[in-house]
Parts: sequence; structure tokens; C-alpha cells
Amino acid sequence: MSRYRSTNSSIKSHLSTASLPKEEVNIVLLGKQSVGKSALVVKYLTKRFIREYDPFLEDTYWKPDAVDQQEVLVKVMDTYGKDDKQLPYYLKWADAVLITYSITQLDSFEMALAYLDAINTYSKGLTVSTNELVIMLLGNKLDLERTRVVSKSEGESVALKFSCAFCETTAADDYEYVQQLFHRTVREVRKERERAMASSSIDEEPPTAAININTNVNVPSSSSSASSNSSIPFTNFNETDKHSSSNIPLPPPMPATLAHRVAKPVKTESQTSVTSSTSSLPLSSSMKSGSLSTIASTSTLASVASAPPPASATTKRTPSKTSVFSKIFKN
Ligand SMILES: Nc1nc2c(ncn2[C@@H]2O[C@H](COP(=O)(O)OP(=O)(O)OP(=O)(O)O)[C@@H](O)[C@H]2O)c(=O)[nH]1
Repeated sequence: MSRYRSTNSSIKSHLSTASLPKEEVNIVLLGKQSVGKSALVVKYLTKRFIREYDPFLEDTYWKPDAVDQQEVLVKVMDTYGKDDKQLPYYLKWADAVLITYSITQLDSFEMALAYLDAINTYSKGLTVSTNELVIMLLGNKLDLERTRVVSKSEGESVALKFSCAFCETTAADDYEYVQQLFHRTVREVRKERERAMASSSIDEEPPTAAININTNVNVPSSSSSASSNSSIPFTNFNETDKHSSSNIPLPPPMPATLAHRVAKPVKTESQTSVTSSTSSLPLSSSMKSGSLSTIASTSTLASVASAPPPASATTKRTPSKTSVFSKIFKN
């Protein structure tokens, strides 16, 4: 696995940076300990299932992949499953969050609900305009059907309630299951980027009526500002926003390879997912009504969720066609 570790310079001996795909998708796996986050990551990276992992392992790995004939650098953050204080950092880093539970472990499902609730609560307090974040509720260990305690319909209905995607999978069977999971996630991220680009280009359209009105008046041209495009794709973040976000708890230093995110071209979605059981949607306003606060309140996650949002993050929120909730503070 180490050859894929972003922090391991050995990757340079396998792949030159120049040969890496320009499109990047950052995926973080959250969930209770032992639900199989590391197993899923290892399976995706190496096609192998390994029974024992260092439970304190938390790292980011990357793998060039091709999804729908489009090359993409998939970066996967495997989290430790206990450090809830890092949640804001994970959300800031990720394009997609896989909230993982084991279908054989009820408390892991409850923990997943607490994560959903925490993300919901935290994001409600944010006022910065940001990217969409794809959220997926993921039931793992599908191979252990005989000892299942969380039904598929329970997972589906929670995902529906929170308007997020839902999927069941296993790290212990065919590689294709796990591959489909990650590929589906990449597709969802691409869809979100397309939506964000479409909505930001609508926002930036110059007001043609105003130009007509002023044709008889000798005024300085304002066309440069009216037609200027954001140099940062998929976000309306401006300098003020960036400074505002400094109140967010500082993340740990990123490995150099992750510190800079490149422009991310988007390709049209053309295939459907096999493992999906509900339509894949980012978290939306309907998630706001998720009534799982009782579970969250018993969790340490609740303290993260109830932490006040960045005080100076006052930039006006741009309404999204798909979601208000999922405007997580990502630049
Ligand atoms: N049968 C089965 N076992 C699995 C599956 N995924 C993981 N496991 C096993 O579950 C145990 C925990 O897996 P990990 O991948 O370490 O779980 P984790 O969520 O990364 O745990 P932490 O790193 O402690 O947060 C290991 O013994 C794995 O072999 C699966 O899909 N099916």
C-alpha cells in the first residue's frame, strides 16, 4: 500500500507528477472503528482484502484511475474513526464523504447517523459560499448477510431523510464492488462540479439590460468586471472568504502533494451505478429536517456540530439549485 501513500516520496519513482491526471477527487471515509474503512481503501488501491490493519492508521492515499474513460486522480483519506474534532478539516478537504457503518453493527449505524447529523448541524451555521459536497451513507460487510442487524431499508430511509446517496458493499468480496463504489463517488462529484459551474456561470452573466440603457451615456466601460470569470472553478470564494475561513480550526499540515489542488476539468456523466440503491444526491435542505438529534446528542460528534461556525464568515450564501445544506466550507 505504501507506494500509493501521498506522503511517501516513492510514488515519484513509479509515476512522474506530470503523468498524473489533472482532475482530482478527494474522498474521505468516516465511521466508527472496525467498520472496514481501511479494508475498503486497501481493496480499492490494491485489489486485496487484508484482515488486520493498524487501527491508528490515518493517512491519505492516491491512485490514478479512469472513470468513464476520463482519467482522474482519486485521493482517499482513511480516518481513524475516533478523532471527531477533525470533522471540519475532513469536510474542508473532501469532495465526497463516505459515512461508513457495518451492516452487522448497530452502534456503527448510530454513529453514522450522528455523523450525518453533525455535518448537517455544522453546515447550517456556515455562511460562506462554497462547493457542493457529496455525501454517501455506506453500509459495509455485505458479505456477512447472515449476521446483518441493519436492514437495507433502514439505511435507505436514513439516506432519504438526509437526502444523501446510499450504498451497501463489502471489502471482502470481488474488487468490482469496491471499484464501483469509488467510481460512483467520482461520478457524483463530477455531477456536483457541473452543477456548480452551471450555476456560477448563470450568476456571472452580465446584465444585458443595463448595457442597453446606458448606450447613450458616456460612462467608463464596466465590461471587464461584468464578464470576468472566477479563476477558481467550482467556487465563488473571494479573498474575503478566504480570510474569514481562518477561524475554522486549523487542519494538520497537508503533505506537499496535497497542498495544492489543480483545476479540475469535468466530464459529462454517462454511466449508471450498479451498487446504488437510491438516487445519489448531495445533502440538501431536506436534511435540515433530519430528526436524529437524539442520537447525535449522545455522541461526541454533537460537540463538533454545535461548535459555532466561523464568526467572520459572513459572505452571502449563493443559493444552489440542488442544495442549501451541502454548501460546506470548502475552497
Ligand atoms: N467480513 C468482512 N470483514 C471486513 C470487511 N471490511 C473489513 N472487515 C474486517 O473488519 C475489521 C476492521 O476493519 P478495518 O478496515 O480495520 O476497520 P476500520 O474502520 O478501518 O477501523 P479503524 O481503523 O479502527 O477505524 C478487520 O478485521 C477487517 O478484516 C468486510 O467487508 N467484510
